[in-house]
Amino acid sequence: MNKGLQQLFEIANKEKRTIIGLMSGTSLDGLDIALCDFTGHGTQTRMNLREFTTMSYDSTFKQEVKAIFSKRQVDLEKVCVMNAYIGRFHADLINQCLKNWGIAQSEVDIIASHGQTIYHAPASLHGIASMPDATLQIGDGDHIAVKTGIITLSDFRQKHIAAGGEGAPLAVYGDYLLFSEEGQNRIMLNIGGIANFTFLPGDLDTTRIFSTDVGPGNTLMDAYVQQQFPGTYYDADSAIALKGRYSPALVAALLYHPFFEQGFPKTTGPELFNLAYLEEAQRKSDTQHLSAEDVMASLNRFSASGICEALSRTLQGEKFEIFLSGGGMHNPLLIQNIQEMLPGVTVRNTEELGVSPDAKEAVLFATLANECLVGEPIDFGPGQTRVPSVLMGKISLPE
Ligand SMILES: Nc1ncnc2c1ncn2[C@@H]1O[C@H](COP(=O)(O)OP(=O)(O)OP(=O)(O)O)[C@@H](O)[C@H]1O
Ligand SMILES: CC(=O)N[C@H]1[C@@H]2OC[C@@H](O2)[C@@H](O)[C@@H]1O[C@H](C)C(=O)O
Repeated sequence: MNKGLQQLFEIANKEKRTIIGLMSGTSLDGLDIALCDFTGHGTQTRMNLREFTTMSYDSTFKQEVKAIFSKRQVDLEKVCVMNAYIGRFHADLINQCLKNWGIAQSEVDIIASHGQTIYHAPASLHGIASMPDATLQIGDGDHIAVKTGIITLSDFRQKHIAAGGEGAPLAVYGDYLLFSEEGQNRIMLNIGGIANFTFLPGDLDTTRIFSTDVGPGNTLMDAYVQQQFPGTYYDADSAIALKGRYSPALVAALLYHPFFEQGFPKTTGPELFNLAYLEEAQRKSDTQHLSAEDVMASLNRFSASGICEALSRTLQGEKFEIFLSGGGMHNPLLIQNIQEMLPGVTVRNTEELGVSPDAKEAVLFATLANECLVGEPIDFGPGQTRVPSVLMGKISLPE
């Protein structure tokens, strides 16, 4: 038997598995690395987050990725080169991180790598009736496996599409296994570049569970800050937005798009929500004269409105609690806007559930890998065609 397969078989049979989960999101801020121990699987999953860090990307790397990121036309040679390069670069970051933690490669059973999304094209975006939903993550797992010597699972999203989903959000699988609680309606709200949430009903009825993107979290705010204040990557602590006032006309124009009318679940990305989208909304609402601070305040209010309208539509008067994660939870004005639009709703973060909110997405991919190795497909019920019953992840062996 292939030695790598034999090793994989042994890992799947272990009582406890040590898995590194990796996430590099749409914000391009860095590689999130979560070292997790797992026992069990499915609803019996027990996860202990041992270590977590974000290995920040330098500006050169960000520029390299931006050259091929969420653009309809790019240099195909660059995409080809970056697929290998990102895999090797991520492997270097993992090796560095393990050294920092004082953990040997041999102590890690599996790496679960999301890769870098460079284009996300659900049918609602590309609009070609004869073509499927599509998404592309690069940073090939073979490079990670060979350079770290650790078996790597990667490219989780294709299987989701193959089985009827849109390739995202995959959060639903991890949120259900790690955070469901009988008797409490929970909203797991992740505010990354794109904001998404999972609804976990307190009656544990799996046919009601779903995850959906709701629109921009930070992506438009980040893009605008980067354009207006070169060298600044995001509106730290809402410092810029707090100096301005939001324009109701601009916020209304930003919210006026068929994406917001679409039913759940749905997905999106910076392919739609970018500076051209903002310019169009400013033109339509005749708000080109606004100061940068007022535009930032408007973008902040827009993100909060998209989130709150989607939540109100889902819950329709049911009582629920929000558990936040993702970088947007560190944006005070955004959270203030959300609380203002959802009076009386308790907003907490996933730290209270034992998972650092910055680590949650990296932990998700580790959880998906654990399921791929030892789990069984979760059946969310016959109506849940967009939450397919599948195990995800492709295997790369180091040798
Ligand atoms: N102190 C802060 N003040 C305001 N915003 C912040 C702060 N800290 C982080 N952020 C925001 O969080 C972003 C990073 O969030 P996160 O790492 O969750 O995104 P991501 O994982 O790349 O996105 P996605 O989940 O869409 O893939 C930053 O780009 C910034 O906009
Ligand atoms: C295609 C893609 O990379 N989508 C990401 C992105 O970042 C947030 C949101 O858009 C979400 O749909 C997804 O990631 C998370 C981890 C998910 O699949 O649940």
